[in-house]
Amino acid sequence: MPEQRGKAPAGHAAMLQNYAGARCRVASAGANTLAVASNRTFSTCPILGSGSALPGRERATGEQVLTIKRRLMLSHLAVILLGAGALGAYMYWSVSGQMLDAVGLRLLDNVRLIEASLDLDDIRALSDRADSAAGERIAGRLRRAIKTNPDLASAYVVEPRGEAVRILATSLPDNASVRSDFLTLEENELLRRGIEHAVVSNIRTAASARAELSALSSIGTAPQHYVVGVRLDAESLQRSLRTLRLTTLVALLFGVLLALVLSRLLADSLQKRIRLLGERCRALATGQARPAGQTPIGDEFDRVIADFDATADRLREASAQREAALTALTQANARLENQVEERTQAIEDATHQLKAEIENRLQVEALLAEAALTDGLTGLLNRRAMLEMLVQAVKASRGQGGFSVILADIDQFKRINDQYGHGVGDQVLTAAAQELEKLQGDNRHAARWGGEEFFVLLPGIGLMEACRRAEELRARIERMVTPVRGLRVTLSLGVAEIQPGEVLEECLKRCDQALYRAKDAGRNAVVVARGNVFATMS
Ligand SMILES: Nc1nc2c(ncn2[C@@H]2O[C@H](COP(=O)(O)OP(=O)(O)OP(=O)(O)O)[C@@H](O)[C@H]2O)c(=O)[nH]1
Repeated sequence: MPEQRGKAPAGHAAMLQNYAGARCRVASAGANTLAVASNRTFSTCPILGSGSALPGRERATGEQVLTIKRRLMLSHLAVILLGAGALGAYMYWSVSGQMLDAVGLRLLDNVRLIEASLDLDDIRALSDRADSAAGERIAGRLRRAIKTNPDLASAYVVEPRGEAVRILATSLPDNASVRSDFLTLEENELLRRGIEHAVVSNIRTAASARAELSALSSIGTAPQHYVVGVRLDAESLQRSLRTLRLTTLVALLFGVLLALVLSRLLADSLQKRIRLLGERCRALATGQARPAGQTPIGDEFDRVIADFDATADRLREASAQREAALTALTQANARLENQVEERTQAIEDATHQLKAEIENRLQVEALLAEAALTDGLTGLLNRRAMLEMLVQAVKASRGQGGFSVILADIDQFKRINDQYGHGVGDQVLTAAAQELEKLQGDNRHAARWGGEEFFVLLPGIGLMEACRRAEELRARIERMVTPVRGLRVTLSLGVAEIQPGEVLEECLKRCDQALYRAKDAGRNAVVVARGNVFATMS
């Protein structure tokens, strides 16, 4: 989420963190808020409630959990208090008004009943003649009325006279002690206005002022009329109001408590389902299996959880497919690497083998080339090789001096073959070649010319030195130890030096003639050709 982005744990966390296809993540947009956001990384679900920390996101704390619950309950409490307060106030004022109205009506009924029970003649007698017996009867009736109705505090009969009011009788035990201020200000005010029908003092003012409530009714007709009044016990009225308030308050408190319990249940249910969604977010983010659900209620939250589960299942499925594809790809890569390695090794082996074969072939070719220029029996150059060397020597002699040649032939070699066999003849040839090499110091300028004939090229060597070497060779062969006791081998040699401007064939021809002359001279001899002049050296 916006990230942080965590290294993906194995399994789904990794899958979600690395999952390129699932462009969905669960994110926290703030405290107590769940959100599903779009992004490549699926790193965090800020979940209400306890749980392990998620990568890249601070998880919701216990305080946040309480906060959402407390907020919910506080908001509910505020609504409940406002609603219940308004309802209670309405109920209180409505019921108390009705109660006060009923009290007023009852007071009016009482005053009317008392008025009906009084004898107007007794009242006149009392008023006009101060008839004490009439006064006692009136007072007695008033007291009985008070006695039968305990809510009534007192009753009285008065005679309004303009601004003044004469008190004729009361329900009090001792009428004589009635003082002039017996009447209340409100009663005096009502009397001043004139009492035509039964009236009651302002009941609400009396209730709020905790004053006595009075009801007055006219007796007789003007100009001489009287008024009977009753007073309701203020304490009784207050008691009724207190009872009403208490009842209202208890009902309110009960309602608030009930509402709080319901709010708590609602908050718990909501919190539980938010936690459930949070657990699903964590499970999805950490690659765990989906937690077990709970019995759905069927509200919007259930649909959100169901949608989330469906989305999470699709993500898990996509992730599993992707992991399977990755595994297959990894295995294919591994197989491919193995194949490449095997092919590379095979190519390297083939290359080594090819190199070895090339080297072997080069060696064979070198051997073949050498064999093509070498005599197989003696190891000396063969005639062809010597002829190529002679051509080069001739070219070289044109610029830098000449060369001399020796042609040597074993004497009576046929007889050796015939007498000792070709095997001995071959051994004699090999031994003579070795002597030739010893003389030369190498085998690069000595060749087997053919049969029992040998040829020696002496580059830069003059005729005299060539004669000396020919003589030395002849002496070596003469002294040579042969493979057969008593067998003596001798050599006849012709020596020539190439002349300036002379062609090779002419030089070789002169050397060959010198050899024939050595044979003719009795063999075991050296004949040198000085130009076309031949001389025997030994
Ligand atoms: N053992 C053996 N004999 C060879 C070889 N090449 C040639 N010969 C023999 O050498 C002999 C040469 O004989 P000739 O040409 O008559 O000459 P020669 O017997 O040496 O007589 P002169 O040259 O006159 O002294 C022949 O009998 C050939 O068969 C070889 O490689 N090995």
